[in-house]
Amino acid sequence: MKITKLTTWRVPPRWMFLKIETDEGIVGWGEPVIEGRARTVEAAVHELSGYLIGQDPRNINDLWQMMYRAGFYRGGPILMSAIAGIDQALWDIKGKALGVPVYELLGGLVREKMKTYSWVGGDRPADVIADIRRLREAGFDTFKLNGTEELGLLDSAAKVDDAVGRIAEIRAAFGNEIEFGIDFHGRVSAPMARVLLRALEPYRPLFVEEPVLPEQAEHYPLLAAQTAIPLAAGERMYSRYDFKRVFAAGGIAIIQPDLSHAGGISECFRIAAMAEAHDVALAPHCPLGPVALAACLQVDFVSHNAVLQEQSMGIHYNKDAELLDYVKNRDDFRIEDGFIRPLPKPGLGVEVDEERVIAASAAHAQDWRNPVWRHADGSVAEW
Ligand SMILES: O=C(O)[C@H](O)[C@@H](O)[C@@H](O)[C@H](O)CO
Ligand SMILES: [Mg+2]
Repeated sequence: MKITKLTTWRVPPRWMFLKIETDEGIVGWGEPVIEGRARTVEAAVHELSGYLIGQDPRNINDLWQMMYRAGFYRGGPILMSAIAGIDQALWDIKGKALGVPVYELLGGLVREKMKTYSWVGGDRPADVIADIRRLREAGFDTFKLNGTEELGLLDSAAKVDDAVGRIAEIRAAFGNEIEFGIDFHGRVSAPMARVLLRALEPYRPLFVEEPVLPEQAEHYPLLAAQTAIPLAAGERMYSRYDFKRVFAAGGIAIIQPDLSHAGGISECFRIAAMAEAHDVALAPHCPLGPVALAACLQVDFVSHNAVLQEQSMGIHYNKDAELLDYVKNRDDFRIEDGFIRPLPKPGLGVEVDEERVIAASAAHAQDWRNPVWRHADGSVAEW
């Protein structure tokens, strides 16, 4: 079998789909994208296609190593997202060629169903109580919300009280009937993380995510030493080589690699095993589309330490398109009581509605960009 063509489509809300065709008619789909830099990743995918055309798509390990090591400059969000989407499509092809889901190729199921969680509250956390109430009726009991809005390197007691008050309100309304993660989203400096973690301790959040920016990772063990709240990170880490330093330093209890940013199924499967060796839980990041989610689930169902799966149904980014809008086998993604079952179909288990993708891409005018926030003094704030 030989790879004959790579085609990409940027689509609303902020995703990109990759279709890899072969000379035997089997097609694989991937979702290579960095939110806000889709065109850059698209260029990287097509630069890499020169290594792939004419190659056997079933030689995933060799193609992965070639894509990674053929470039003298390697790693980082753009190249590893391009490799991720291509890797997903290669696994899709291999599974379809053999007539089995990818999880079978990775050794089979370790669980019958996978726990998922839902976002509440949006960019500027608001209306979280109403959102939680609504989603509880849909069967969810685990949620995630942003912890703060703009926050200065050093900020006021009022800002801290605002952040903590919102969490206190959740616990007051729902007690321990629900769980929730708090995403600091890189908005919180190391000094303010120390203040916030101490103030949040009594409310026992399930985890605090990106307690500081990934470039401040040396603070993870220091922050972990002062709190019992499990710390989570990983959406802005892109390979085993990024994660190995975090495992060695300690402090992170939950890793959140993104299957569309961290080298795909091949790399995240290896990262998951590294995490298990360090007694670290796996909770793949996935605020993206259905192909990315399907790739996450293939790794979740073969990883003993997988505990939670992010999915983007109703997420505040999904304007103009929802998680399953480009999917034909929507029922396979049904979430019952917050759990999702293994995707039964061969390959990644997602049947992409190609006509819908092409039409949406043709009409897709506006590239998504994250907002640029500023502090009251006019300086740039972390979003
Ligand atoms: O945890 C999450 O889902 C993420 O922090 C998410 O909010 C961001 O990754 C966003 O997609 C960046 O554009
Ligand atoms: Mg996050």
